[in-house]
Amino acid sequence: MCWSLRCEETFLFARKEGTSLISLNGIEKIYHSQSGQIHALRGINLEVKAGEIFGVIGKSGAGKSTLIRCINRLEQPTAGTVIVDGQDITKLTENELRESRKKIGMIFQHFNLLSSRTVFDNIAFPLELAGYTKHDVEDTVVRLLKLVGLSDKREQYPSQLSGGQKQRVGIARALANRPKVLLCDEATSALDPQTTKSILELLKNINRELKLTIVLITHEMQVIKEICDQVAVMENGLIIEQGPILDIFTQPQAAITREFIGTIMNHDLPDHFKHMPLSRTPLPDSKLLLRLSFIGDAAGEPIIAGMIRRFDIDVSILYGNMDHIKNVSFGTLIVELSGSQDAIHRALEYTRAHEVGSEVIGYVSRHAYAAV
Ligand SMILES: Nc1ncnc2c1ncn2[C@@H]1O[C@H](COP(=O)(O)OP(=O)(O)OP(=O)(O)O)[C@@H](O)[C@H]1O
Repeated sequence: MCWSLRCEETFLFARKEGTSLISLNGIEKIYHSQSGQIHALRGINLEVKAGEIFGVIGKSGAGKSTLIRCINRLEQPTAGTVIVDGQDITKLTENELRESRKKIGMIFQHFNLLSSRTVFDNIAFPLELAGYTKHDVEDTVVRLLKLVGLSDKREQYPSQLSGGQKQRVGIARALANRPKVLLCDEATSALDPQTTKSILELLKNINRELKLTIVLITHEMQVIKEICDQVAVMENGLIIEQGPILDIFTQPQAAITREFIGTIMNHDLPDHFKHMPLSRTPLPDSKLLLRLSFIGDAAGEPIIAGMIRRFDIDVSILYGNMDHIKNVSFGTLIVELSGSQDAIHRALEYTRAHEVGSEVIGYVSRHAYAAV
C-alpha cells in the first residue's frame, strides 16, 4: 500500500467522498439479434458515491454485464445517460471517450491478459499507449507490482501464473492509468474460495487506501457481503431492490433478494413447519411463530430471557443465526411462544419496545404438530 502513500498526487479525486461519482439515468439497452429484440436493460437508475464499493447482483441473464459495460460505454445504451465524474459518457466522440476511459479501469472474469507479454509488460501496456516515458513506465509498474504483491513475478508469462495471480496482474493493469473508478466484471467467479477471499481483500485495501470507487457485478451473495457498501439486485433488466448492505441483509423485500441471502444464511422456517397450516390470527390453544431480527447493540440483549422472566410463557428457539457485516452484528431467531393469548400478546409488545424486529409468521395449532 505504500505505493499509494508515496504517490498521493497520482490519485486526484475531483469529487469528495460521499458525492455522486457515477449516475445512471433511465438506461435502456435493446439488443437486436437474429431471433429478435432482447430488452436487456429496462430503465435503470443508479447512483454510486465516490469512495464506495457498489455491488450489483443478479442471476444469469439479468443484465449485469450489459449494465457495467454501459458505464465505460463498451456497450452503447439505447437510451438514457451515464454520468461519470460529471461527464456524460454517452455523448462523447470516440477520441473523447478514449481519454475519458482512463478514468475507468476494468477487470474481467477471465483476466484478458496478453499471453505473449510478461507480467511487467502487461501492466506497462496501457502506460505505453498513453505515451509515458520509459522511466515513468518502469517506475509506475514497479510500484503497481508491489501494490498487488507480485514483485517477484515481473518476468513471468501469464501461463506461468495461478488464477489469483493473473487477476492481480489484471488489477495492476487496470490501475495503471490512475482511474477514479474500477469496474469488476465477475472478477472472482473463476477463482476458488480462498483465492476469491484474497482478491476481495486486495480490492478492499485498494478502495480504502486509494479511495478508489469500485463497481462490481457478481452472482454470489458472499462477494457482496464481504466487501460491498451498497448493493443493487437485478432481475429481467430491472433493479428491483437496492440499498446499504446491512439493510438489504436484515430486511430483504423482494423474493429474489431473500433467495440470494438464503444461499449464505438461512432466513426461513425449518422445513417441517412449512407444511403446517398457519393462521394469521390466534386460535384457541395455538402457539405463535415469531421471527426476531437483531441489529447492532440489540443483538447482545437477552431478549428471550426477558420474555420468559416477565411473562408466563414458554419460548422454544426453532432456528437461529448470527453474523456480522462491517463489524455490525445482526441475526435472526425463529421462536415459538406458547402460553395464554394474553401473555403471548404482552410478550410480543415487549419485543417491539426493545428495538428488535419482530415479524409474526403465524399461529399454529398445537394439534398441527401431531398431524405432521
Ligand atoms: N451482444 C448481445 N447480443 C444479443 N443479446 C445479448 C448480447 N449481450 C447480452 N445479451 C442478452 O441480454 C440479456 C442480458 O445479458 P447480460 O450478459 O447482460 O446478463 P448477465 O446478468 O450479465 O448474465 P451472466 O451472469 O450470464 O453473464 C441476456 O438475455 C443476453 O442473452
